[in-house]
Amino acid sequence: MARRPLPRILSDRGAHLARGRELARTAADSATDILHPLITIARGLRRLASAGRRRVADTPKDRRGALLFLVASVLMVVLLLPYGPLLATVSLMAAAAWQGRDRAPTAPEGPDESQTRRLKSLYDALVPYFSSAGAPDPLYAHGGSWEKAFPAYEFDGTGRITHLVIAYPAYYTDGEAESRARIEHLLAAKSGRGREYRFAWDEEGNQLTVRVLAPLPADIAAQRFVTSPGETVLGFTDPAQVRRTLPVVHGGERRDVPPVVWRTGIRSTEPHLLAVGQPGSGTSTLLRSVALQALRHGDVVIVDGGGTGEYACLTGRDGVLAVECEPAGVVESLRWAAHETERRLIAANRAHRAGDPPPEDTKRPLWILLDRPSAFTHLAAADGREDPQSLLQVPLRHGRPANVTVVVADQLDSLEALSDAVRQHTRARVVLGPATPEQVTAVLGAPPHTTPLDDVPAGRGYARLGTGPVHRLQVPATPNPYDDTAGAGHRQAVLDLLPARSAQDGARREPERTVPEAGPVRGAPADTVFMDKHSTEKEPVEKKPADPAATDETVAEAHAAHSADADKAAPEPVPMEAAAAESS
Ligand SMILES: Nc1ncnc2c1ncn2[C@@H]1O[C@H](COP(=O)(O)OP(=O)(O)OP(=O)(O)O)[C@@H](O)[C@H]1O
Repeated sequence: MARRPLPRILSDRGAHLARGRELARTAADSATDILHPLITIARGLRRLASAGRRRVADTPKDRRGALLFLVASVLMVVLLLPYGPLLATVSLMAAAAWQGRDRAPTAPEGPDESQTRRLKSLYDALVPYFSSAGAPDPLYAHGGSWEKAFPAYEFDGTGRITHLVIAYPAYYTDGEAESRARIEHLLAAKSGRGREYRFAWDEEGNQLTVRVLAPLPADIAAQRFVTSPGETVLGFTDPAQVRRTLPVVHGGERRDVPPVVWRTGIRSTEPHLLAVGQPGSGTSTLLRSVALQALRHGDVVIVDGGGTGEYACLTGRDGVLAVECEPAGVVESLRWAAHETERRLIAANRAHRAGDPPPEDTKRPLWILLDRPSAFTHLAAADGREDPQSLLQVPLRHGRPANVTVVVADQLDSLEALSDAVRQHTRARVVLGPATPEQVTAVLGAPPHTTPLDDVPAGRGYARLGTGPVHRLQVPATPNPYDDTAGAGHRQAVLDLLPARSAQDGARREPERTVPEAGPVRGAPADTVFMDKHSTEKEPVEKKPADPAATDETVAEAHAAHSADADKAAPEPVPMEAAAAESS
């Protein structure tokens, strides 16, 4: 069917608007030109009047009468003189025009001496990279001029470059990562260290734009962010990178800041997250921040491989199903999480087949947060026990339609200990703390477009959601409230966000051990441990090792409806071996 053209009024609307705006601007410019003398005289009259008022105010009260008499006499004489009023008016206008002239010193055209020196030195530094022996009219040549090479530039108050556009020859290999990195490294070094630069390569126009980035606010405390269910604020980024802003309280004031928001749940294309960093880079803090946000609408199971009590504040709180720090408990909780994922899938699938909406007990988000699971992998390998990570296969692979989200945080040098399932299904990625561009690229699958800082504050790094852009990231300050070294204000903010203590106050909350209402899960051991919050029928059971193959088989049928989606969301495994090799 031929497509009908849009009505002219709709299709031409943009052009009309643009033309209208252009006309209005031209009319305003012409009016300003015509009225310029009048504006100057009016400004001068105002200045003369205020000078007169000041003079009267400065005159002592007892002499004001004499001054008034003098002015009145002068006026009288002027009125009596032939052509006096006319001459007086002309003189007044001339005086006003003189007083009203624009006295602001005109900004000097072009850069000053020190700025010129900086631009020249940058140009000279770029010559070896951008010059070519055979070029007839080279843009870059020894002794050449920088004016054509740098079409736009800006400096800050201290004379350092804040914005620079660099034209480069078309033959430069700007499509190659190493070629870009060489130039970026050089520009960052020559333009002043200690600042972060953003580089935008315009391959079509052969122009590189360098911009100095303002530091990200590192002291925004944890708080109740204005987000919808299913949205988690990972941290804050640059305004140029995201369209949305989030109102936050920062330093006692309300501000709008651009956030990095991660969407989870049934429609998410990045349903699970992996955060990595050097020790002390802030990955546990990120996990705590995610946990506090997750607890607003869901339940969390926490696996703490750090063993430093980073999540002790969450123990026994409403919605916190378990905080596990010893291997047996970890295996038990993860096995439960795998079966809970299956139970939800089967229940939802039955409802789909019956034409009913998904049952209520499959909708509440379940979060599995693992801090340094590699620690348990090493322990299990040493003791010849099963790797707890193998139990993550089901939640990772089938968690999305079951509202189950997995977040894994680990150290850069333990990447090789992460299972294939973790690498393959965590499409939301975060790198925190000091990391080489190669490490960042290996984890995120794309290089950062900004230079790394020499001194990286805790909680600073990069985030990438799926195949989206790489964002600079600052995680909100969410310290362990029991850590005396953290700021009191930030600790209190975390305490304020903690859910109420649940009924079994203080004690480790033992999961309810029940078989699901839907009956034994096919393929799963009949006497498996379940922690089904929503089931009422309790039946103590024995622990049995999970059989990942069996569990995968179990969900195969229930998952048939979702598998196409899951496979669509399942990414190519991001090659992290390079990062692991780099750090080991
Ligand atoms: N976003 C942040 N803002 C302010 N301080 C932070 C932030 N993230 C972390 N910190 C501080 O940095 C220190 C280390 O943080 P954290 O324990 O989260 O790091 P980690 O990567 O988990 O390290 P480790 O693996 O050694 O435990 C803590 O004192 C913490 O309060």
